[in-house]
Amino acid sequence: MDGLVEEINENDLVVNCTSGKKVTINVGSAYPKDTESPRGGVEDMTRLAYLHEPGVLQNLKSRYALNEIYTYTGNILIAVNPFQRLPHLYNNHMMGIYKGAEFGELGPHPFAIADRSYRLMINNRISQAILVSGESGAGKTESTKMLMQYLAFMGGKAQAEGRSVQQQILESNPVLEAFGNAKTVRNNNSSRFGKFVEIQFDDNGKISGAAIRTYLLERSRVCQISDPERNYHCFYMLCAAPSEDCKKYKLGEAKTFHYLNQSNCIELDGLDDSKEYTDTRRAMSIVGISSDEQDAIFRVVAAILHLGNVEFAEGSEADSSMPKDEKSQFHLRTAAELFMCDEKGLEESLCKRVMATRGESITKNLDPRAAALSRDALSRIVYSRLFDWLVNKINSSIGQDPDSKILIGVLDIYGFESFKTNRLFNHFNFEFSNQHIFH
Ligand SMILES: Nc1ncnc2c1ncn2[C@@H]1O[C@H](COP(=O)(O)OP(=O)(O)OP(=O)(O)O)[C@@H](O)[C@H]1O
Repeated sequence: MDGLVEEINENDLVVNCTSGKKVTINVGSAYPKDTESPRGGVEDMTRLAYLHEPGVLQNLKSRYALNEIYTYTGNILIAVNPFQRLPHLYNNHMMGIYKGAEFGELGPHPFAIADRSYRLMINNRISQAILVSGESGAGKTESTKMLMQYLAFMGGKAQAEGRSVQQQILESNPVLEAFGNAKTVRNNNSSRFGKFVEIQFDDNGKISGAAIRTYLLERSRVCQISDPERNYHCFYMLCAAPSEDCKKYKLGEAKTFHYLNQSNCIELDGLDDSKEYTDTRRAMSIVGISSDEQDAIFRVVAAILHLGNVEFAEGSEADSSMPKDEKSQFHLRTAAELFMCDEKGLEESLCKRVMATRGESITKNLDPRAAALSRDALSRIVYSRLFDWLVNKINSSIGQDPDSKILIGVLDIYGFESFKTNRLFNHFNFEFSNQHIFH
């Protein structure tokens, strides 16, 4: 709350707020304001006369009101999510402007951070790391994409040199997003995994290889979602695939699957799942995933959906279980077909547990509840292995440069919301470049 102190009492201040309100506050909760700071805020917050929380927030707010979403604090870039497309900020013309400009000479921008990292790497021959952090929906992924876009612009090879590494890195995004992103309460396209992208350069500063490392995929989402969130995008896009594919995988509408219908949110405004399916397939081809491999990937996705629809009932023996009815039997059979495994073997792996003891193994029946838990555990593990496989495939297709000695790493990591005591900067995302952090 911005205002002018009108009266000072023992422990209280009477403040005339800019909003017109008059309030009495405790002296301890008042902070001084630099009356000479510009109305539209300052580009670099190290220039603020008073660097305290309300001052920082007030500065970011003033800039945001003018559509200035980026602000520096020294060489840290703070981005406030604009929640609207600002294409003029990220086009080729803008990249040209930031190319080689002194850091701080132009307005705060992710391109300036990427340019600085690139120059430090080239001039000092030292690898760089850029950390992008903030809470869910803050804009980390968008910022990471811009950093990549700029590094590709600086280190990209000519089109004539064939399918470029940079094109493959950028194209790998939709593939990773299809399998690792989901709608959450805060973000319709929330990355549910951490990502570290290493871009390797040759001695001429051209991109020569890349590697994507992912970690901590949220496995629980595969089997459990709460309203109004969604499961991973790939499940919905597959259910909205052209009819010949749906027939091949024996799929019906998304809402008929237990792993998807635990939430009422099936469709997303402005998102056409069937178009996403086609786009994802195209992106998969670009990153070198053959059509047979694509078919195998979606077979596994479909198998997980079928697996989720297998319900269990009491079996004939005590504390045992079996597929509940004809419908469950159908889904089990279809899952086995899609996994290309033996149906009986799959059923036993869900309804029984084998315990290995010294020298012998004991098979124990599972009751219906335990069988459902083992079904979900199988779905989670298969999905996370599928995701790891995809990342490996993308990496081997992009290729690493064994001779590269310099690289820029971009770490897209979810951050502050996990620290309950540190909610100050929750709505912002931070970026900084520091050659010593990770290398
Ligand atoms: N610079 C930007 N310009 C336009 N829109 C943006 C920008 N940054 C973020 N957004 C909007 O906010 C949404 C959420 O951003 P983003 O997916 O990057 O968040 P995130 O921090 O990566 O979240 P999560 O941790 O959940 O993955 C985007 O889908 C986009 O609509």
